[in-house]
Amino acid sequence: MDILKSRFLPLIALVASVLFLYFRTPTFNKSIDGECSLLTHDHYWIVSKRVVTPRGVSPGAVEVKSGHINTVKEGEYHKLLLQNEHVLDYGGAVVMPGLIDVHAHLDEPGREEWEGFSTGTKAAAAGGITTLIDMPLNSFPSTVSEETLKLKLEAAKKKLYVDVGFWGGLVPENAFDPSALDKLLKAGALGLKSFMCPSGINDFPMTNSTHIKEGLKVLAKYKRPLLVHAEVVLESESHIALDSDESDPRSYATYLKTRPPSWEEAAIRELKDASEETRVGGNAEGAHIHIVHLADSRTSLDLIKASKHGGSSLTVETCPHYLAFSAEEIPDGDTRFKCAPPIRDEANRQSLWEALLEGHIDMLSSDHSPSTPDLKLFDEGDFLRAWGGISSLQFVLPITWSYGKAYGITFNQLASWWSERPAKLAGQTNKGAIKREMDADFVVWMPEVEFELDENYDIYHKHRNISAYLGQRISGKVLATFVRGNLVYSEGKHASAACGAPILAKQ
Ligand SMILES: NC(=O)N[C@H]1NC(=O)NC1=O
Ligand SMILES: [Zn+2]
Ligand SMILES: [Zn+2]
Repeated sequence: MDILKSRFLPLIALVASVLFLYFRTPTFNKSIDGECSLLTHDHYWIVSKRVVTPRGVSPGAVEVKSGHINTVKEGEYHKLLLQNEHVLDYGGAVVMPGLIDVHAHLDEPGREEWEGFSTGTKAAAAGGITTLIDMPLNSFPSTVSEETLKLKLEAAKKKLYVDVGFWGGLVPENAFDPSALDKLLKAGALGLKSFMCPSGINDFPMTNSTHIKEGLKVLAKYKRPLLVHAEVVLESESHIALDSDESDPRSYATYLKTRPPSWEEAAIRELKDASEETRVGGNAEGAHIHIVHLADSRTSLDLIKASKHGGSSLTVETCPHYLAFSAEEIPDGDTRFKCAPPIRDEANRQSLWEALLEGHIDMLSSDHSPSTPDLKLFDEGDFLRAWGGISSLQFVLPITWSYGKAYGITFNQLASWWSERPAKLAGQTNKGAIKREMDADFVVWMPEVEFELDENYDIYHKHRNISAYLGQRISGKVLATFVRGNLVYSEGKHASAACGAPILAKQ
């Protein structure tokens, strides 16, 4: 008997370990079905030693059922591994709410050669972004009416790898036409966006304070925000550099002088007044104003603080490129770094970080604004004539982390800047945090893993060579991205069907 036992012991051990492994191996390793998700089931657990919930970071297990978060357990997650359930064990990787990028230009329909729903959302998925909100300009036509929003929806069909919402445009043509704005908002635009200076796109003209106040009145009824590109052209200040002999267009300093911080200040002053006036004018609360891509961390920021303090409903975002780069280090002729407002000096960059850490800057966004490489004029390197826009969608998480580490940023801060507050701005109450009943939107990533962003890296944006981060060594590798329970990206692979949903505002 003993002999028998000892003979079969290895076999028994083998069967036992196969059974054990069967129940504990992450399912994505064995069942890829090639549809909306790299998983074949919609009820499973995600476990990790670092799950980021509104309560903090701890070992935990998140139960996903039919696209929602059913349970969040902190602590004893490993016990779940022994149960007969589908478990994805991510070990020490960080599980965070998926990023929500409230500012991206996907340029479709009309400028698919710049970007597109498919390439843009694939890049988003590979970067841990689970929702993005598309800007109303750079596509053609611009999204400024119910009809043009419908064109967007039509163009997006079957091309979304993550969920995508849409901002409508506030332009002079619709600003005095409340019924047109009503229709655009009723059709589902999550809010409106306007420019206080030329946008660089002919069919998206700038608005003045009068247009903005008209827009705010309509938006207040819907409780949806106005997003504003806050720069006002002050001719007297911008000519200085161009008239002088030192106006070498290949020098970044030349470009910088053409868009001084006073442009941002002037715009923010006007917005502060517009907010105060529209509050008094019958709408007790007034519409919310969101300032996009703040670059100036000095007087402009003081004005924002004063406006918030005075009771205005106001938020502000900045972008990773303003936190990562400084004017002093931008090489001559390297127009990948051209954007508006411009990247300012090193001291300004540091005080942007301080403002973010102190809560005066509310959130982050990519302002992914690519063009075809020819418009970047790489041969001439002319900063004054090149397209202004940074291409970076896929890298915003590792970039924020890589540059933020020196400032001691936490995973909860990342979740607040990139998920929780953007969800609130876009009115997405079911997104932005790992909490029971929320959408199962997650990014799983390894902050400690470093990688070279070189020509071998899988970049999914349409034009990889215009990315401002190429050539950098950065840390924070995205392992997996889940959108409403679908594993849409895992270790270099995307789900083969694009099952992201268009997000339309509810009445
Ligand atoms: N039209 C457009 O996307 N412009 C953007 N590019 C940029 O650098 N700032 C912007 O507002
Ligand atoms: Zn802008
Ligand atoms: Zn933009």
